Amino acid sequence: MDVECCAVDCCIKNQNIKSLPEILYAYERILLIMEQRSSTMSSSSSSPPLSEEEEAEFIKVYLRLRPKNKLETMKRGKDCIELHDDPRMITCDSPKLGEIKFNFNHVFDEQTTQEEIYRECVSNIPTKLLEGYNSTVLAYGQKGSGKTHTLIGEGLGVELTALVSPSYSNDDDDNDHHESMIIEQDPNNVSSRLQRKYLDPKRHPNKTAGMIPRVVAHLFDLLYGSTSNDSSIEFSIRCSYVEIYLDKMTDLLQPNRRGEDNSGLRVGRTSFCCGTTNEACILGATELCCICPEDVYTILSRGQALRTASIDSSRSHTIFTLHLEQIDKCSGALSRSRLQILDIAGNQCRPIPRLKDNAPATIVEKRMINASLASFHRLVQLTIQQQKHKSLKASSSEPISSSSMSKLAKILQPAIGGNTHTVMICTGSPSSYSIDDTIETIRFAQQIQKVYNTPRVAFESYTQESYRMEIFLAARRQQQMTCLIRLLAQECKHGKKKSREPKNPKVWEAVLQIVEDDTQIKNTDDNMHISLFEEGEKEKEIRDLRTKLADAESKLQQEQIAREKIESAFRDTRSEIVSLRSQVESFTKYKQTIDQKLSDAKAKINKILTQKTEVDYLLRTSQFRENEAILFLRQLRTFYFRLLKNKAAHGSGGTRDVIEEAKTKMPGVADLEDLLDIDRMLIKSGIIENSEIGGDTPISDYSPSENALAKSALEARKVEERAWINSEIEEEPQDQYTGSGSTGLARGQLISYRQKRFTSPAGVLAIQKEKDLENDLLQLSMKCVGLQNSLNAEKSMVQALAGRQGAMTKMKQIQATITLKTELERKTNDLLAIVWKMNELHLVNKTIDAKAVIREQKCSYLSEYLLQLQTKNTRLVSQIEDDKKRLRDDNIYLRKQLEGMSLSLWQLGEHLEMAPIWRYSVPVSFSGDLMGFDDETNLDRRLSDGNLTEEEMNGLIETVRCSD
Ligand SMILES: Nc1ncnc2c1ncn2[C@@H]1O[C@H](COP(=O)(O)OP(=O)(O)OP(=O)(O)O)[C@@H](O)[C@H]1O
Repeated sequence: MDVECCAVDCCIKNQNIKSLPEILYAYERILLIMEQRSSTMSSSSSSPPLSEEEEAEFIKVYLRLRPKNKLETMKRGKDCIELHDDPRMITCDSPKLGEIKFNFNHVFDEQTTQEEIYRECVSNIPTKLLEGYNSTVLAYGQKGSGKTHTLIGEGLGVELTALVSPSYSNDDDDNDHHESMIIEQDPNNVSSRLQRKYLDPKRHPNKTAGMIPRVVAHLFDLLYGSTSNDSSIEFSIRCSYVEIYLDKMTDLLQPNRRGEDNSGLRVGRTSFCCGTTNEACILGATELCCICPEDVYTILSRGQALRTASIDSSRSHTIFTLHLEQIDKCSGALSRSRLQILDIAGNQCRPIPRLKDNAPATIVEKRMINASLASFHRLVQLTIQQQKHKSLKASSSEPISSSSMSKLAKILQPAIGGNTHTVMICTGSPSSYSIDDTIETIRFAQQIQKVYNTPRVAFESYTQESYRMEIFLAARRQQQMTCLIRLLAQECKHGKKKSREPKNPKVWEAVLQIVEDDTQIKNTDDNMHISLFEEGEKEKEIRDLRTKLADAESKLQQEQIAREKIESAFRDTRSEIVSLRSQVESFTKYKQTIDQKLSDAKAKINKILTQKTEVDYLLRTSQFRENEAILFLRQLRTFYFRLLKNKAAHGSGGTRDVIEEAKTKMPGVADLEDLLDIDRMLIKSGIIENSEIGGDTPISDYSPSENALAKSALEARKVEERAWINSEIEEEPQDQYTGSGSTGLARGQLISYRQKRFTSPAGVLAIQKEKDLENDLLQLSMKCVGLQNSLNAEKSMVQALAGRQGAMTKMKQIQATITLKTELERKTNDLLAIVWKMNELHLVNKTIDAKAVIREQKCSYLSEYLLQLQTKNTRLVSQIEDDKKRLRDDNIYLRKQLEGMSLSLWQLGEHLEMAPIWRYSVPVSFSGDLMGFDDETNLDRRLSDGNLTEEEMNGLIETVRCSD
């Protein structure tokens, strides 16, 4: 800082500068070199070098162990990773390498939840994004170790949507509808309203949701929270989702362009922005605007559905990018930040199961994945080397060339040793079955831990005034710095010449290096030449600078106009989306109401139809009865006239006489006067015609009484009056009951006409009811037709709207199908494994059977042999017994003989059984001299002759005893 103060003091005059970035670069170099030197001198090599404005930080690396999968459980793999009390340490027990200890920022065991992982590793990222820092999250590990599970989680779609409970949930449909209406009218209200929704603690997050849905939900929480407090901030979020497959990039949000060789995507550089160097980014990717977390989930599920994956492994890298743009409406300051989340396909060390149709492709895929991972590893190595060189002030660190890099490595450049806040979550299995892969992952994690980044506020631009001010300040600073450098360089040269020791060696060394660099720049590129000592160039440089400033201003203006246009278009689109959503909701509700009304009307129609059927039935019954009554009346009339005829034929008087007679003979009978009027009555009621009367009344004196005529006329008048009052019946023929000719109506018409004229209360009621019912029916039919028409119109409208959502439903279905397919494939694999195991067991069984047979054969052979041995043994035993017996007998015999021979000859007489002859035949053989005998032949002869003397005998006995 002394250097800077000195620079401020001796500033202004010398303005020999080329451009703003150059002077800033030089300034940074001085500071960095000084700091590096001081840090190496204080031998703190374990921590990254720090500058005053920014803090360097090592890449954060976490390890997550997943539960053992089916295969590992089946293979009985034991746990090879031991966790310690210190959550940063683990010990790996590898069969090949023995026990090794490793360090991480944190290690998570198999039971750790997504929530805990998020809290520890990712939860600070939304705040960083709001502050303007770029961030990167990497998931790295062997295939099937849980990268996708960690980043996205299980069950995209429904569950994810439940994460923060969107504004379109069922429980408060009405409120949401109102809200979306309000959004259009008062945007400021939206923030607080949505904030209330997203921050509501009662809404439980989906437990299996991964890091991306969580970070998105959290970011929206913060955005709606902060924008509601500070209404001058406006924000916009754009998301893209890209896949790298066979080192080619594919836009997962443009399914139509999948598989095209030239999909228009490439890795490029961001346009120039204040505060940061140009960074690698993906150009040409579709970026969709998102106004709520659900929009992002839709993008994720759409992308996941299109991602290239095999049965057991996703065979591509995916890059989910979220761009956040915040603008302060008051100051016009614009801040841009970016979050990249990469799911890096696992190392393909293990053989990939070969499928008939894709066998050749898998080998290429495997090679490409491994090559891109190798390139990524190389990038990390080079960055570590470079950073080591920097800290050791070695000037010959090789710049990293991106030409030979894979696309993955190029995209990751800003995250590895760049200006991004980077987090890497390594995934692995604790099982001994996968320990080699896990150790490989861990080793790489140990490497990447050595890389440090220098996060900076990524993009920031200003209003025209602030931009001008910034440029002015930068120019002043540039002048100061140039002046400083120049002075210092002169001092240095002077000091060197005079062999004087510099005052502050660090400053001098740094300055010398800058001078050296500047000289190099001068040699290589004339345009880049910065003349430190040419005063005459000053004016020209200032002019150039001013022209550049003017250019920059005009460009800025153009860009601002373009930006305003885009923003207004964006606002329009946003409000259009909101209004479309509200329309869809209101249409859905309207349709529901119409459906309800229609079903009510249908129920009413059904009821009326039932009533009509009943009335029809009653009508038919009454018609039938009426017909019966007519028949009966006609018969009665015939009978009555026959009776009159008979009476007349018997000369018993006219009709009146008959009636009188009946009165006298049958007391209590009703007044029969009216019978005389029967024809008139029948004509009046339309049962007979005038023409029919003539034939039936041959009696001349038959004529109705005056009384009956008067009564009948009165009755007719009453009927007429009633009919007139009801005024429901049309004009009838004049001569209906006057008998002046035929009515001219058909029989059926007659009956209906009679019904209309029917004077009984039931008839009138029935007619009235029928009329009412018909009216009701007509009205309801009209209503039905109207409703049906409006329903058709609504249906067509809803179909048009549903068309838009159709694609989404399809995507969901595809997603579900893919999930099911994956499940099926996994199950098939399990089944195959079981079948293999069974085959193995079958083989083992067979071998055991064969061995058992051989063993049985051996057993039978041995038992036979044993039997033989036993027989032999028995034989031998019996033989031994026999021999023993024989020997015993021999022994007894010999003893007896011996005893016999040991007796004195004189005792032989007492023991008769011991005859002298027997005594001589003892087979005695001995060597040596016989006591008292010359030779053996002589002895034998004399013994057989019995010529031995007593002496000789005793000598012989003595000899035998001795030999015994
Ligand atoms: N922590 C965990 N808890 C429970 N299940 C897990 C966990 N991690 C992974 N899984 C399960 O393991 C299986 C494989 O996980 P996932 O697909 O996320 O692996 P991956 O590393 O993305 O694989 P690939 O690189 O081959 O795509 C999935 O069925 C997932 O549900």
